[in-house]
Amino acid sequence: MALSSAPGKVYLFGEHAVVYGEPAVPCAIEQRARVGVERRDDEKIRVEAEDLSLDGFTVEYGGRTEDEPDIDVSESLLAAATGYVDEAISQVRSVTGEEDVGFDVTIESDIPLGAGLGSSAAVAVAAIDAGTRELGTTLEAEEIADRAFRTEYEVQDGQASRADTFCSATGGAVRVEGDDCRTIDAPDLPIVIGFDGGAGDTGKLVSAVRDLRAEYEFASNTVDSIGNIVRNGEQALENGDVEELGRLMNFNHGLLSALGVSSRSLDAMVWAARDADAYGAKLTGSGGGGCIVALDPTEATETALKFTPGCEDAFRAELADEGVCRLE
Ligand SMILES: Nc1ncnc2c1ncn2[C@@H]1O[C@H](COP(=O)(O)OP(=O)(O)O)[C@@H](O)[C@H]1O
Ligand SMILES: C[C@@](O)(CCOP(=O)(O)O)CC(=O)O
Ligand SMILES: [Mg+2]
Repeated sequence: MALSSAPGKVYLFGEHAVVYGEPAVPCAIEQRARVGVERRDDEKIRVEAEDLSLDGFTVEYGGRTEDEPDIDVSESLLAAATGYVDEAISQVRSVTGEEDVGFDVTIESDIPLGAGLGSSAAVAVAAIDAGTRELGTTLEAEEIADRAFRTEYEVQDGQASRADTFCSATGGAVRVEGDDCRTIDAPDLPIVIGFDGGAGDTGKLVSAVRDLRAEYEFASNTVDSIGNIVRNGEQALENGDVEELGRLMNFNHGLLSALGVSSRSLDAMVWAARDADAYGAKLTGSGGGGCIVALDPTEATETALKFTPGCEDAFRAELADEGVCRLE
């Protein structure tokens, strides 16, 4: 068996706009997904995913007979649950040329699903690394990132950036603009995360922004303005100016909110952080529900979030210097 882990991420700046070629700066965090992959004697795929919100499930499917997964949930829920793993396995088959190989896949994760912390990218990156290594092929981080990007691109109907998957594969803080992906220096940031216990549907939220942008010039201008915030943010990162980073994050949240991807609980957590004198706070990832990211070196934001109705969990996150890790 091969076992790999990969980190989740928060966006300091630039989600959604990055899908349209603007730059974005995500940072990997020490919340990880671990994926074990073992070759089978037949062509089937068996997935054991204890942390999936369906209360943990095991499902076996595939092979020449194209069996339907044997599980009692709706097709759409199942597709959402298994889409990223299925596509990651397709990538493993295609990169190794072993199109008929079957696998037992085991997934364990500290990253809440659909909450903006990049669980899909972490699962895809770790699955591709473990799957290819199980077949005797070791890929460079950039190639894993590329294959994991293709995974997200397929599952999200052709609407995905390289940001999450590159960040998860390489670790650290990264800058992504179109196909240009690079690691950048970042100071040790005092990251606090608030989680409302919910989730958003990445594909649907990305589509909603795409439609808004196509309909209204000012929505398209909003996306361009997010790009400008990111460029200012990069300068603030270079200068280690955490106060300026916070101000720009606040601005970025306002624009994401204008694009319709915030929610009542995300806004409540953002305001709790601001009232607690955080340097700044914004939603992270596709939005709709899930997590906010705030910068605060004191305990105040974490404490305030814990008392905020709508916030289910608040915790400090460390930057993850390492991306994909080979555990076995
Ligand atoms: N622990 C896990 N086990 C199995 N699949 C997972 C796990 N975590 C995430 N996934 C996959 O990723 C999807 C969530 O990805 P997405 O909607 O992009 O949200 P995010 O990336 O913000 O967490 C899940 O529906 C599932 O397909
Ligand atoms: C909205 C988007 O910019 C980020 C999505 O992040 P997450 O899957 O919600 O963690 C989409 C993308 O970049 O592919
Ligand atoms: Mg995702």
